[in-house]
Amino acid sequence: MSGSSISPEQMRRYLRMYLVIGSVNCREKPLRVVEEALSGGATMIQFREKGPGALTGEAKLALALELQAACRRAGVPFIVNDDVELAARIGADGLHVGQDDESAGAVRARIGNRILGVSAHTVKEARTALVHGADYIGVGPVYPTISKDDARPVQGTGMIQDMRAQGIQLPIVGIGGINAERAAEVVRAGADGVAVISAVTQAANVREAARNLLEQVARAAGR
Ligand SMILES: Cc1ncc(COP(=O)(O)OP(=O)(O)O)c(N)n1
Ligand SMILES: Cc1nc(C(=O)O)sc1CCOP(=O)(O)O
Ligand SMILES: [Mg+2]
Repeated sequence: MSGSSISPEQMRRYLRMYLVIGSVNCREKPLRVVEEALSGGATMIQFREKGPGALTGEAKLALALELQAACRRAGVPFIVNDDVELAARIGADGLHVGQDDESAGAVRARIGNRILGVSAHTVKEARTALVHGADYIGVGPVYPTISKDDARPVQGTGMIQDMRAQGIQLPIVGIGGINAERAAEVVRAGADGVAVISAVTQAANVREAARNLLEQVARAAGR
């Protein structure tokens, strides 16, 4: 099964500074956090509205629409986490699913040529994601995370290196406990970019945090 209409080169650019965000992660209004992150150079946004206190129903829909509109103004893709119905309803640019969510193959069939991201923790899962039409894989947790209660054991950067060494060419984004000090190590291991929640949403200066992460990624990638 093939991926979306987006080229792997474009996908790699979108993954450079990928903000994952939900209302429970924010110290201020999520719209303001997203707008600040976009102005700092965030290259893609994922709406991940889950965990204790997360919005549901109409409130979740309203927030998704608000954040999507900000992404459209900035020309940045807006990805929905887990919720295929929501993604379809609002015409999101794509969907991210994990190994415990609706299967990647079924999601690809439902979303057509929109972006499909899949979490992969092993080389085998990465190969399966490719077969099912993933445009990128999220690999983690690279470091300990405070943002996901059911995260798998910490992998370090070794899994990303293993995937590249074993011929996985899909665009890869590292996730889990990544901050500006660690971003370069993740990219040097073979990732195309970093996906973060707390390093941006909890920052005193959101715009500066996003800008710094992007700069570390670009520098490590030699751009
Ligand atoms: C970019 C990216 N990578 C991995 C994940 C984790 O997805 P999943 O394993 O399905 O866990 P939840 O985020 O749904 O709790 C992600 N969301 N984004
Ligand atoms: C959403 C998510 N997925 C992970 C995985 O390992 O698949 S770790 C994680 C949380 C990332 O948040 P932070 O940047 O605050 O650590
Ligand atoms: Mg999921």
